[in-house]
Amino acid sequence: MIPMQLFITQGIKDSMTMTQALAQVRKRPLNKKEVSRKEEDVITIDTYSNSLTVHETKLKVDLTEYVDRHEFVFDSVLDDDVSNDEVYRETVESIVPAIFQQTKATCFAYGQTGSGKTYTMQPLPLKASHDILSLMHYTYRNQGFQLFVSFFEIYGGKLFDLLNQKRKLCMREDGKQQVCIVGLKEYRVSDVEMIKDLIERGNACRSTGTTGANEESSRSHAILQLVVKKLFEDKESKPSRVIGKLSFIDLAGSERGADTTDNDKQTRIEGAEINKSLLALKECIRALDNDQVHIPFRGSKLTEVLRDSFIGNSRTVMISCISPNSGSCEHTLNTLRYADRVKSLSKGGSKKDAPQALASMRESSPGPPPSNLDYSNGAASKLPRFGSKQIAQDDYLSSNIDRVPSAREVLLSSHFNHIEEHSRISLRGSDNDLSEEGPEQGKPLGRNKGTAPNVCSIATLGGTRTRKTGSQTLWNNIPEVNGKVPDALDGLDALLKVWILLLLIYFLEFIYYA
Ligand SMILES: Nc1ncnc2c1ncn2[C@@H]1O[C@H](COP(=O)(O)OP(=O)(O)OP(=O)(O)O)[C@@H](O)[C@H]1O
Repeated sequence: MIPMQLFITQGIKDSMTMTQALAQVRKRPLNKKEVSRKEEDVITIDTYSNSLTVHETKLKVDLTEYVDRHEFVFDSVLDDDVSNDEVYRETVESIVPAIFQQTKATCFAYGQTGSGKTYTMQPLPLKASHDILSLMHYTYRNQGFQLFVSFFEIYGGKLFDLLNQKRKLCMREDGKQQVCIVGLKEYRVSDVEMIKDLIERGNACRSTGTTGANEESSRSHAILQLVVKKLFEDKESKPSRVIGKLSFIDLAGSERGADTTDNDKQTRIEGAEINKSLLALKECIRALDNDQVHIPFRGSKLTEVLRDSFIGNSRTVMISCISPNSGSCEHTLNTLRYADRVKSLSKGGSKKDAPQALASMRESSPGPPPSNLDYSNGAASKLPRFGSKQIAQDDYLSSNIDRVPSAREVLLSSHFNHIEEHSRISLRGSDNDLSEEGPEQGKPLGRNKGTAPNVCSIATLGGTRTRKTGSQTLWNNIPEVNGKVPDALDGLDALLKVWILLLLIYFLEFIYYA
């Protein structure tokens, strides 16, 4: 057994050096239905290199079959024989100690309906709370830390408390633009059994339904939060303060319109609402990836709740769940491209200048830095955050949330939009679901990150490379922008220099002849 102290030190060390956002992928085994339909497993995994390959069967114009291979590399890739214990070790275990260091950590599962999100997510909070309680008991003994549990769902754009008879909740922002869920019941817990009971109670209340792809499909986004608070000695005058938070989000499954034809009206309405919120989440990820000044967190209840996970002192683990069968190939590719986008958020350096990077920061956790992290030697900058764009500044940001963009920003975005629109007209495909294919909204072209149709993506630790393309030439023809608007003032500047030079020559001639 690893001594607890060693585990903690290792955990904190890891949290200082690890990437800010982890993108992990889990493949589930073929299920009975797929086996009976004789569907093939089209995903191969190389766990040593954390890479996976999707073997997509396609038809040529002469109707002969060929296999298109799509390769991806992620922070970790979990094969179909990996147990839930291993999933915990690979994903959440290392971020648990960070929540005692004023960090907001989030683990969310994303993927097609029936791909194993609930199967993956359900055991994680219990294992994490076991570790949190151990830390409180051994390392942070007598320091006034307490653990609280809350569990709610977002269904049809509304919030419901799963631990309080599904009472409707409302969400508000406080003066510091922190999201507060009014009326959410929090339970103080001191042992794992209590937490287990609460989780079971909450799961039993979740909105589920039957879809074409999953008999017991989650029709809501379920959010379970473990909050560590610190009690002040003088309890009378001050309430307990939130130290850190670990949220587990089991997202409802993404589905295409084509998958929902055999569903009833209610299921289709639910599906539309789910897709809307997942699209809003995607828009936020895109905006963060593009260093955009405005991050559209208000696009849905889900993104409003998730705001904490994308800003300030936060850690995020995204577990992408994928189905291995050939029929889910298109879905699987969409999920992997989505995951790749999340991964690139934490890996790439800021592409814009400092003020722009500062402007894209939103907020940071309140309160002084934790005592055992040395911020003076740059530790703060090494602290993992979601998105490399965040440069620990506290107060600057609160005023920047959802603000009106400046004239220059409008100019910048209209310039990008123009190019984007141009490319969209050129490349527009027929599919209007949540597909990642084609040029992406808000994404300046020429940055070699988007995947045009027929482009095979290779996600690498340094970013995404694209190879083999039919339509990629279109992208290459569009002038590279790289976040810089051709500035009219640059031209004026040059003209002025010429005039000064002419004046100087004229002046020298005048002196010479005089
Ligand atoms: N890794 C796995 N090993 C074995 N069985 C799995 C695995 N992942 C998923 N399953 C099984 O697949 C089925 C669907 O899984 P699950 O309900 O977790 O999917 P989901 O992604 O949450 O779907 P939805 O979005 O519709 O709620 C379940 O019966 C589950 O037991």
